[in-house]
Amino acid sequence: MNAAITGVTGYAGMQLYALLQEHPEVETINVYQHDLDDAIPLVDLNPRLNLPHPQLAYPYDSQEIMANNDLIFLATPAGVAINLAEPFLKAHFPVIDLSGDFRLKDPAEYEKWYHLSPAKEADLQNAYYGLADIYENPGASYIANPGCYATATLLGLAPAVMGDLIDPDSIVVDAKSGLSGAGKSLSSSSHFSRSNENLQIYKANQHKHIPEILAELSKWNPKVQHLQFMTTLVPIDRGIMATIYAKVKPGIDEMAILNYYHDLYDEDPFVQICDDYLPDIKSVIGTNNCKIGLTFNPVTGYLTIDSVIDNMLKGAAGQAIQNMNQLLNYPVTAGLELTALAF
Ligand SMILES: NC(=O)C1=CN([C@@H]2O[C@H](COP(=O)(O)OP(=O)(O)OC[C@H]3O[C@@H](n4cnc5c(N)ncnc54)[C@H](OP(=O)(O)O)[C@@H]3O)[C@@H](O)[C@H]2O)C=CC1
Ligand SMILES: CC(=O)N[C@@H](CCC(=O)OP(=O)(O)O)C(=O)O
Repeated sequence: MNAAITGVTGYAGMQLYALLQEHPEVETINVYQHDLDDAIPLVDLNPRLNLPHPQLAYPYDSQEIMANNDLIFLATPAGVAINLAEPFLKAHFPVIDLSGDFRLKDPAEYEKWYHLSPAKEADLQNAYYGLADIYENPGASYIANPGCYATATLLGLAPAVMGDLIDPDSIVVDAKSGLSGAGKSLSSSSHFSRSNENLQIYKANQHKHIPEILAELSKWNPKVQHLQFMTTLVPIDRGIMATIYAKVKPGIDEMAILNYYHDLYDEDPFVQICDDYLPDIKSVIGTNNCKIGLTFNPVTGYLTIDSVIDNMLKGAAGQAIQNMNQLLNYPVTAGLELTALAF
């Protein structure tokens, strides 16, 4: 198959390009860039890409993209896919959109959390929220790849919420991310001197992943109507740890909880339940895996769920490939048989 990408000069786009190079079903990767008038060597656009063969980057043109490719990945910032999606939606051409533009169904919610003009409601309804480890058969050709924090949080909470094991009013998420989660643009909080040897809480109670997390949790269990969600920038390159606290319902013991987690994930090649330890970030870096550890405190009645992912892989490009595999009926692990860089 031929895969198109736009946004290959960004962090997620670069990671995606690297994964597609190794994907057994991908014959050609075609790169399209928004600010080109003519084709140029890709190496001129992004000298950091590892290019075994000379390759061109083409001006962005939706008709040409659909004529020469089987699917496009949009690795663009929030607000961009809204303007690119229409021709693909009309033609039912497969899209995997790494941004948040089509994750929410309600345009007013998008405006509230993203402070941008939303896509048309009908188009939002036609997009599919691609939380690939929970929903295995994409129901539409436009896939909204979930946010990185949302992925770690939702995978960590899914069995507890679906199984009605926890008090729905008690969920607290303390999520930590490395700096690559912010993309390639500098901000005052990502300067070396500010971020190194520092921890910074940001977007307190205002993070744009809150509504997509809540939408899924309340779909799985309508009793969940809110959650407390905080994000902290930590001085590492990659990785997310979502530490989740929730009060366990009376009569539910630790073994029952563990069984729910195993039942949901044991067949999934990408989610591992750590029975006897709480996983650290390094153990998933370089992989499309999510590792989940659990610990119950009988004194307080609280369950702590530790969910770790690589934000660039499971949180972005890896899950995007997983969604492509599911959409095009390729083996789900194709191109994703990756080994952690450390243990
Ligand atoms: N980084 C991460 O861990 C994760 C990122 N995401 C999402 O993936 C998307 C890409 O993120 P990331 O790679 O971090 O972002 P970057 O800022 O690193 O890269 C953004 C890319 O989009 C391109 N771009 C910018 N403006 C436009 C435009 N108007 N039209 C077309 N292309 C444009 C940029 O090109 P140029 O070279 O011209 O700037 C660049 O290639 C975002 O929506 C992000 O939220 C999702 C999960 C995790
Ligand atoms: C560390 C950091 O800044 N992370 C980003 C999350 C990136 C992401 O997943 O955002 P999208 O929803 O746009 O895809 C943030 O908190 O906004």
